[in-house]
Amino acid sequence: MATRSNQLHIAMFPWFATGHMTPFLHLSNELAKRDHKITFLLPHKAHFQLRHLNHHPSLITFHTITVPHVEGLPLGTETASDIPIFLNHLLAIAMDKTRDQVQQTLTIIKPDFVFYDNAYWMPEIAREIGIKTVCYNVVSASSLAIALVPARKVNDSITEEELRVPPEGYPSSKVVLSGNEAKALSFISLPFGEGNITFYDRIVMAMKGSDAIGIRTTRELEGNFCDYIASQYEKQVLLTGPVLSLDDSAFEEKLEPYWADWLDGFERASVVFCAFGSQINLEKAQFQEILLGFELSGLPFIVALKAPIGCETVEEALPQGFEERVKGRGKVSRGWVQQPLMLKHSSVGCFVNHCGFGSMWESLMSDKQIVLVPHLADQVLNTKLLVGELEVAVEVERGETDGWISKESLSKAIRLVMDEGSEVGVRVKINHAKWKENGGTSVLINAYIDKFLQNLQHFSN
Ligand SMILES: O=c1ccn([C@@H]2O[C@H](COP(=O)(O)OP(=O)(O)O[C@H]3OC[C@@H](O)[C@H](O)[C@H]3O)[C@@H](O)[C@H]2O)c(=O)[nH]1
Repeated sequence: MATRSNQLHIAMFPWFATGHMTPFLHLSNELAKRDHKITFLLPHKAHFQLRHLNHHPSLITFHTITVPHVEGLPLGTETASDIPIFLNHLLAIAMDKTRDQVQQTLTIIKPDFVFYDNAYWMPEIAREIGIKTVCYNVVSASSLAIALVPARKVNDSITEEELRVPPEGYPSSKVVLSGNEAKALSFISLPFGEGNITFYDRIVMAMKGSDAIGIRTTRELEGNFCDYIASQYEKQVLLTGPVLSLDDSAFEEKLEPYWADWLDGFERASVVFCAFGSQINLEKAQFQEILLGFELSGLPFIVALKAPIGCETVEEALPQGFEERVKGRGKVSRGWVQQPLMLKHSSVGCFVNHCGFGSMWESLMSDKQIVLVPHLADQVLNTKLLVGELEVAVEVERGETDGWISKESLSKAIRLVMDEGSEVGVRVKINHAKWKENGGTSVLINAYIDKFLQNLQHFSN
């Protein structure tokens, strides 16, 4: 616990995306739980979306930032959830335009530290004011190590073949991108922010300029990748562990009765839950194929996906007669659900997800069977970690021509982990339980935060 004399004041300024702001807030909760003070800088809309996750409002203050309009973005855009993923580079321009606001705020509040990820200009501001910086990464160490280190040479004509080759010294031969997968990395050479800075240059500058690099991971999961990053940047890499705020006894959130009552009607570990995070925009045909896969599996299910491209609502995207056919055993959510609480319900037996880093950790820390459908490059690498290295999950097979999953392949993957007596199902279950015993205990995870804080205290002196 911090005393008045060693209480730290930390400002947080994450990328304007749910998958980044949420883990920054989870970390804020953990630090506030230990009596440290946080000022959390975020867009107006995000303030309303996240305030229920602020477990320590007396120590965590939200400070809203006005996100300016940038041509090409829909009016009122403030976070990545408001736009399709291909417009994110314009949102980065909007973030860069908030620099003066951020500088003014930091000058007034003068915290001990500022944590950031995408705002590569932060170290410059912080140095002027006399604040220490931590570039805090909420994606896996493996995805940073393969794509965003000085040893990776990037230019605007980088080819898929070049992207497929990991940078010199990269420490794994299993967690790599093969075949078509490397295409997913091509975004690193594209403009992402004001002045046409590339995504690669942005993140490398953000890391190089920091006083320390923080990563939301553990040594047990990614020690070799963390060491590689530390040697690439010649900097200390501080790990926070997964920081999930799942067992904050000070704050007991309950699963909405609508879902809790429905789930209560099923046998233990029989229901399949599916969610793909905050960023993925599926095509209507892809969305429908997923639903048909659940129907084909014959198992009870809850699917919580965003309405696909071109549809205002989930309703209008449903396959004809779908809800009638699955009545009594399948539900399609009309919006965001409480994923962490869904994963705590005893009737849920399997989690089908996109392997975003947040969902990856939440599935690892749960006792559910894991089925993966990755989309973005980091999700492909996270999937390799879980399927190839840890062998705790299965990935849904994709068609060679369209690169997308079919209802048959989804249903097959689900049955593979859910059918009683399935060899694969038993194997991943045992491996998952073993991994949790060694790498996922609450003692270990709390120890990560304590150690992280010790390191920060050391830096602040
Ligand atoms: O309905 C939902 C869906 C999701 N969630 C929560 O939203 C969070 C989603 O975070 P993820 O990291 O899994 O996925 P996102 O797609 O939102 O993240 C983004 O940033 C992190 C990267 O690893 C991902 O690749 C990127 O997509 C999870 O904590 C999950 O519990 C809900 O609470 N309800």
